[in-house]
Amino acid sequence: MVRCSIARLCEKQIARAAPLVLPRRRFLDRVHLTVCGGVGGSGYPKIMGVGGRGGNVYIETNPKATLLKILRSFPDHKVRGGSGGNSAHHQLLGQNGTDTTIEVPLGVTVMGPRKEVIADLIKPNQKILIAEGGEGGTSKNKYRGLRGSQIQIDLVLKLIADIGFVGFPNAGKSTLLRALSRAQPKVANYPFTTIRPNIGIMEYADARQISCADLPGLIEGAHRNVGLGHNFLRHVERTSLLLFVVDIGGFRLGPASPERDVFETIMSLNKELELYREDLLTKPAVLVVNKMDTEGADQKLKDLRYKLTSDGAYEDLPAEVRPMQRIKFRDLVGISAAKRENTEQLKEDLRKHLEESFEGNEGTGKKDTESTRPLKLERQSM
Ligand SMILES: Nc1nc2c(ncn2[C@@H]2O[C@H](COP(=O)(O)OP(=O)(O)OP(=O)(O)O)[C@@H](O)[C@H]2O)c(=O)[nH]1
Repeated sequence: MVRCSIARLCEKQIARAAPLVLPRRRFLDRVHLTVCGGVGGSGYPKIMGVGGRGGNVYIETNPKATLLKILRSFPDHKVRGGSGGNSAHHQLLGQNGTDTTIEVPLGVTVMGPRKEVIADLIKPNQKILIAEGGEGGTSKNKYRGLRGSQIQIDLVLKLIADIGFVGFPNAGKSTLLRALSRAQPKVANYPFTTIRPNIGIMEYADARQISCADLPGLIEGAHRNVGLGHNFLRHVERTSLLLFVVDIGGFRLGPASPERDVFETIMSLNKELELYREDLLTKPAVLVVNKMDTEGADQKLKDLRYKLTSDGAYEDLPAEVRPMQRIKFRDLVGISAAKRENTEQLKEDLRKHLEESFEGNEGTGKKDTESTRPLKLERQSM
């Protein structure tokens, strides 16, 4: 009997101390929390003593924070401010409760219970009050300390990178990221190798660094949350330049899906972005046509250049891939990411386009510059 109860006690303790188990390899970019301000301390009527205020709860950015660390600190998804101290005959004023701060990484959007945006936290040490502690007990509230405010929130991480790769699975985005930076994403000849965003840093001789995010495979219907859906699309929002990466051979998701040539693939990507958030189409965008080392690629690229400027080709598109508004690409570059052909030039061009887009922002005061320059069709990229 005694051994049995000791064993049970041990089990309980082990269970209490068990580390947080999270699904491995999952990219954590959303955490739900219930946040409560601390309860106010009681007042002491005899001496008109005032209870301490309950602790507030704040959210503050810290570049070293991660959503995983938040889950480790608050495994039950509840965050509370400290309780205010009571007033007593030897203490006229109760002590205020301690404040609690949730440290979040840069790029977190705080969303309220109705999915409304409470704050976009993109700067270091940005701090907001999320739940106020309750008032301490006084004659106004019959010396009973009040509860703090309570709110349900979601912390949603949207990556901040200078350039976001947009493309269907297997287009060669991971291979390109490897070619442009020191990142080592997985590369394989089947769709959805990338299940989490990979970030690579392009380094230049003058020490300039530009970050690129290779985002998981978008597919037709992502705006309806098909495939990885919005999980991918929301990361596009905070990049300054979109890099469309397509396979010169086009795209086909599977035997049951229609085969899209490269022009249809680009228009389909265009449409996916438009259906998710139309204003994404005004971001500066560059088109990279990959796998130019494959047979017949030169002729296909020529056809593509023609189709991109032809109204007829646009009108002939199947309705399901025809966007309402076409993206105006700043540039079209043919490359072979695998053979690293034209990738060094692309790296230089991307820097130029990014800097131009920043200059445009300063001049106009716009949030994101419109991609107003037409596609340069005379350019010979390969
Ligand atoms: N011939 C040729 N093959 C390439 C080139 N670039 C990539 N590939 C191949 O295309 C396949 C897919 O490449 P990935 O880089 O994994 O493509 P991805 O777009 O990251 O794919 P997801 O992870 O599914 O989004 C791999 O077998 C690559 O070796 C290229 O320039 N030429």
